Amino acid sequence: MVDVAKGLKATLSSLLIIGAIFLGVIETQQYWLAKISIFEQSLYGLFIITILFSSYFSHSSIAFLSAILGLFYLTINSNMAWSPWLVENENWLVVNGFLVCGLLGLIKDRGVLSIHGFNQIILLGLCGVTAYLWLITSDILMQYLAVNQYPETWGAYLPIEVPLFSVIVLLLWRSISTASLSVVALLVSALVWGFEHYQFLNLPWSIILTLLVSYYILVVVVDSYSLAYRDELTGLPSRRALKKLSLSLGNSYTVAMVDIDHFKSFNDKYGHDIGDQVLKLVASKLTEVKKGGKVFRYGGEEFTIVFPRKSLAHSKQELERIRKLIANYKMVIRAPKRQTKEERANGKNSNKKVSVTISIGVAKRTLKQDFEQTLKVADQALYKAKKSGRNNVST
Ligand SMILES: Nc1nc2c(ncn2[C@@H]2O[C@H](COP(=O)(O)OP(=O)(O)OP(=O)(O)O)[C@@H](O)[C@H]2O)c(=O)[nH]1
Repeated sequence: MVDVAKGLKATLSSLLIIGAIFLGVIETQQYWLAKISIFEQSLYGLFIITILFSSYFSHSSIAFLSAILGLFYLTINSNMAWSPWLVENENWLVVNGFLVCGLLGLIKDRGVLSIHGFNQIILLGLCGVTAYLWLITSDILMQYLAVNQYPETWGAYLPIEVPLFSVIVLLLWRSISTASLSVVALLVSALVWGFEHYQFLNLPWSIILTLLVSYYILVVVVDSYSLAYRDELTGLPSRRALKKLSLSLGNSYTVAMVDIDHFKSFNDKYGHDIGDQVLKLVASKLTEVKKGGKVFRYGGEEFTIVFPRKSLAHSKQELERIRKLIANYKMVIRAPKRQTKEERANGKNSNKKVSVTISIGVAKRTLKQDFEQTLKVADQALYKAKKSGRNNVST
């Protein structure tokens, strides 16, 4: 579970950016309408690229949604066998769109060309059946409300607004709790689908879909970049990101290697899951480093902090502050959700407060040293810090 603040930030910032883009296009629509043929000609190609690209990067929800929207665009532009049926059953199409977004927001991305992908296609087909059954049910409910003299508006909101509202709430919750850009993309798609139904957007489908599909490509790129350069557990930039930064550093910087003390015993005593929680908390405390320090998860229970253009004395002073901050920090560890009766009885897995200390080795780059060599010197300093009793900063 990602922390709520992070999820809220990812959701709100994406909604604001995509909302601003749509508003900008609506305000300048005369310009875009004059170029509509470009959108119409390139959209099918864009759909194919998005489907292949998102499948390749295992974003099956984006791939399926693009395929469905592509099929929808094909249907409204050519005379397919089912086109007249869709025109007559617009409500089914609208509700089905919401349900598809909701379903894709609930299931995990597990590949397109796999047994999971096949199962997902079946579930997506079931959305159509569910939409059909819902419209029949809402008809019956509307008649019941009318006969029992309930206000007319109650029934009027049943077919479209109830599924729309439910799916938006579900996707909002999912995007905040997972901070996943793919889920935010599904939320945006459901909103756009709803806005278009109420004719708020007032744009042709070719422009709306070009914007949506381009946004999907951006989501896949950003998500894949973040997978490659972010450590999944702590959310910190990974060792690969450190390597990338090392190429752009100038000649003056200091590097610190940070290691949690006696972490093996900690894991042995409290278990690996609690060890993971502690790693996350230590990582979040390390990000409070000032003086321009950039924090990375180096691997295991080791972290690296790089201070570009900082002297050894300045960096050491800041590292000393961080070391004390962590040593004095009482971490509240959540109990696992599933506990055995026995564990509950003896309080073994209940919420508890723990604390850990860190040892730090720091080195300043000297003339003729490259990044790897400076890192090695910092590692030797870390060894010294461990040897001299841990919970200290050594050079
Ligand atoms: N929970 C958890 N443990 C990890 C992770 N990565 C590494 N570890 C554990 O970190 C421990 C590191 O142990 P050691 O290298 O022996 O060092 P230490 O016990 O911290 O002792 P000193 O470094 O000498 O103070 C091992 O038990 C690893 O299993 C992780 O992602 N999660």
